[in-house]
Amino acid sequence: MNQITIHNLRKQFGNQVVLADVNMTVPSGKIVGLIGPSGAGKSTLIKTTLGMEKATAGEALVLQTTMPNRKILGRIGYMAQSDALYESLTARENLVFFGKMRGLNHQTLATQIQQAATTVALTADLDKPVSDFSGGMKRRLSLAIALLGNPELLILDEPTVGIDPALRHQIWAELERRRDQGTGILVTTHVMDEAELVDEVNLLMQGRIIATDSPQNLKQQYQVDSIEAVFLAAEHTLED
Ligand SMILES: Nc1ncnc2c1ncn2[C@@H]1O[C@H](COP(=O)(O)OP(=O)(O)OP(=O)(O)O)[C@@H](O)[C@H]1O
Repeated sequence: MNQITIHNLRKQFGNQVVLADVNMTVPSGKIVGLIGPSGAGKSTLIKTTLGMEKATAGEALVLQTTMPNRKILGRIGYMAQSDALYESLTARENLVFFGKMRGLNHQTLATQIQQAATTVALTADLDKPVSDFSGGMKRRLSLAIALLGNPELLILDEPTVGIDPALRHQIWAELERRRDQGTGILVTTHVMDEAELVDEVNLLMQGRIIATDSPQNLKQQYQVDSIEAVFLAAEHTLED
């Protein structure tokens, strides 16, 4: 079953066509990577899919429901590119606030806050105000918030920016665990070795998804040995 289905999605800002005609799916039980050069429209694609930006044409279905739909937003874990946190509250207070918005009861929330904090290595910092956090700590807290309630769909925009390799490894292990339990995961990344870890890569360039396949098949198709090289080869092909 597809957790996200995008049909012929187009998005213009004035005369600037950011998404020309995008078709993409995110099945349940798969980690789908969205990669593309800076400014390619990755964040715009996510925001338009969620209904935070109005599509110029086309449609997006999230959990089999045409977007925008406010109720659906409560059922997904979304981590935006810029952190939307309450700076004057502690990390724990932020987690409680967003967890309650997702309808979690007191007991479930307490357990899940511990679990999410462990995943992102913030247990010792839970009672510090977010205003004292580094950029990387804020990213980790935003990810912990997205994980609350075990949502059936995770949409993560650059989740591991500013996070060191050991912790990145731990976070990917958690994403894989959730994938194996059936969660659909859409993740954008600039980190090319992370793109090797996804089940399916979508290459977004010049407003279109120009390739969709497993990292292994893409490498074979472009006859290169890394996703970074696929990316460069695809860019080169488009320039020709
Ligand atoms: N609200 C907006 N109004 C006007 N233009 C916008 C708006 N949001 C995005 N854009 C433009 O759309 C293009 C795509 O931006 P977007 O942030 O989606 O790219 P991205 O692929 O996520 O980039 P990055 O990897 O650098 O985060 C850019 O040229 C940007 O200036």
